[in-house]
Amino acid sequence: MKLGRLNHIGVATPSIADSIRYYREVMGATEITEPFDLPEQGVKVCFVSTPGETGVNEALHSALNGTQIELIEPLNSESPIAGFLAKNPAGGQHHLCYEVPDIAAARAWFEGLGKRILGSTRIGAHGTPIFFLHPKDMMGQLTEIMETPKAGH
Ligand SMILES: CC[C@@H](C(=O)O)C(=O)SCCNC(=O)CCNC(=O)[C@H](O)C(C)(C)COP(=O)(O)OP(=O)(O)OC[C@H]1O[C@@H](n2cnc3c(N)ncnc32)[C@H](O)[C@@H]1OP(=O)(O)O
Ligand SMILES: [Co+2]
Repeated sequence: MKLGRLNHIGVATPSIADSIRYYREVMGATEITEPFDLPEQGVKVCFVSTPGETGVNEALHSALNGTQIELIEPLNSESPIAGFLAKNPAGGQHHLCYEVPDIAAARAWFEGLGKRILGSTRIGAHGTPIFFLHPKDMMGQLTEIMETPKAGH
């Protein structure tokens, strides 16, 4: 498998409204989507864009361009992030999401390596298939794999 673009960093928060205020007022974010519920994933979600027009390091900028912060708030006590917030009540970095061109091939690759896949492949917040890998098999990082959105989406 070839590593794809870092699509987003998932950040768990007890209050998406407070986090939006933080990204606007402290971090100077200007592009933040409206939050919406994803009941199948047990979370409310919105995206903070990180436009990277620094001009400092073109290679790095190009690799990171458009990576977003995904703010996630639990919808209920059954949410997959409820346990994380119980341990980290202020919230914090929750997962990394990498793009791949072919989700089925990526899943087969990780299964072949004996990595634990958490549940089924399902449709994520970007409308493309995603799956999660157990943090204990991924150097301590909960890892989301997402199929790259097709052009025009
Ligand atoms: C917005 C939609 C979608 C998208 O399109 O982008 C999303 O991103 S949804 C995001 C939320 N969904 C998920 O996270 C689904 C996958 N997650 C899970 O299945 C569970 O959260 C989990 C990873 C299995 C953890 O379950 P939990 O019950 O909270 O904890 P455990 O106690 O079983 O954890 C075992 C072990 O792992 C450590 N852990 C837990 N979460 C993380 C984390 N985010 N990063 C790193 N490590 C984590 C936890 O501390 C335990 O370790 P020990 O205490 O050493 O046993
Ligand atoms: Co995510």
